[in-house]
Amino acid sequence: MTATRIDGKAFALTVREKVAAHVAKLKAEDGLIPGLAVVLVGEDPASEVYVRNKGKQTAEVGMNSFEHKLPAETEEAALLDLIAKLNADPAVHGILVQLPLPKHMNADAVINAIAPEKDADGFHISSVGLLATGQKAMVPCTPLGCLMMLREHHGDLSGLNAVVLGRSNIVGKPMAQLLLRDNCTVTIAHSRTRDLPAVCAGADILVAAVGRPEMVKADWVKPGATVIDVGINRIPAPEKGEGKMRLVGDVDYAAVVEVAGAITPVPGGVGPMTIACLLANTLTAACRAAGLPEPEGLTA
Ligand SMILES: NC(=O)C1=CN([C@@H]2O[C@H](COP(=O)(O)OP(=O)(O)OC[C@H]3O[C@@H](n4cnc5c(N)ncnc54)[C@H](OP(=O)(O)O)[C@@H]3O)[C@@H](O)[C@H]2O)C=CC1
Ligand SMILES: Nc1nc(=O)c2c([nH]1)NC[C@@H]1CN(c3ccc(C(=O)N[C@@H](CCC(=O)O)C(=O)O)cc3)C=[N+]21
Repeated sequence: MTATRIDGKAFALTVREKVAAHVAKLKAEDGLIPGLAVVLVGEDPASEVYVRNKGKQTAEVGMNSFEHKLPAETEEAALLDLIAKLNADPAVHGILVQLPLPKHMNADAVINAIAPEKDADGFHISSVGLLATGQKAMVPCTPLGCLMMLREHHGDLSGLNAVVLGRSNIVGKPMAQLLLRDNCTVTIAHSRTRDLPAVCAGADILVAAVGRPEMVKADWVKPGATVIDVGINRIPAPEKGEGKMRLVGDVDYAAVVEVAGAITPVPGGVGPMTIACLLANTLTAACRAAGLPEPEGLTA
């Protein structure tokens, strides 16, 4: 049986429509326009694509978008100065500093310099602590998007075995926290995990966030399982012409689609949901800052 394809692109559109409707209401009733500042240091071509997409979609939902591009050799102190200005700017409700940062910077120090109430990415130490202790938190966008798709597809997740492949601070760990909060039995696997295929094969829900093109094979997947592919990998695509690249996930889609019950594609899966959730987080931050009711159905 072929798996159901979970259409993240279509789902993200519905999330952005909800955000846009709430933004329109804020504008009309409270004269408030949520604003998102995105900071990009250096010239990573992939990051530039995301930053462009974010800017475009931010404008489309009626929010203000502020883009700051700094050269790769920028001193950390100058970046911290910019963050301090954005923290103090009442027109900015959400701040995202694109990762990874150049090696000469301390990413933890930079992220923790963002005012927690403007932490649209949910990476600040205080957001992480709130999430881990089950308190209301700004939830990281990629895991939040994955959770929304899982809830939509499954309904109640209670008691399901979830395996998160990858333990990064931006995807794996917060994903595991969210699944735990939804009463899954959670395993976090990583590069030192023994017999990865067998661990994955026990999963009712498998979230792959490793950054290894098409690593998850069909025999790693329990028949009928739900597979969420977070990976964004660019690989050579000679069939498209010399020097051309194509985007693949961390899951061998063509093979796994024959085994899984449901699967997200790459592109068109988790990626668009990530951006939609970033906009949702910015809207939530703007509502909180103004002491107004938060949008419903857009937080975890
Ligand atoms: N769609 C989206 O919106 C987003 C997509 N991504 C994509 O998701 C992927 C993961 O991103 P991110 O979490 O930042 O990546 P990191 O590189 O920070 O983390 C990768 C994780 O995978 C583990 N890992 C790496 N190789 C193996 C292996 N051979 N076997 C088992 N585990 C392995 C690492 O283990 P260890 O800790 O032991 O080293 C680590 O925990 C990337 O492709 C990235 O581009 C990321 C963010 C958003
Ligand atoms: N502070 C920070 N926050 C992030 O959320 C963050 C980050 N840094 N650094 C990089 C990763 C990666 N990431 C993606 C977002 C959207 C798509 C996306 O929209 N992907 C489209 C395709 C885009 C394309 O064609 O390149 C899709 O999957 O359909 C992908 C990847 C956010 N990240």
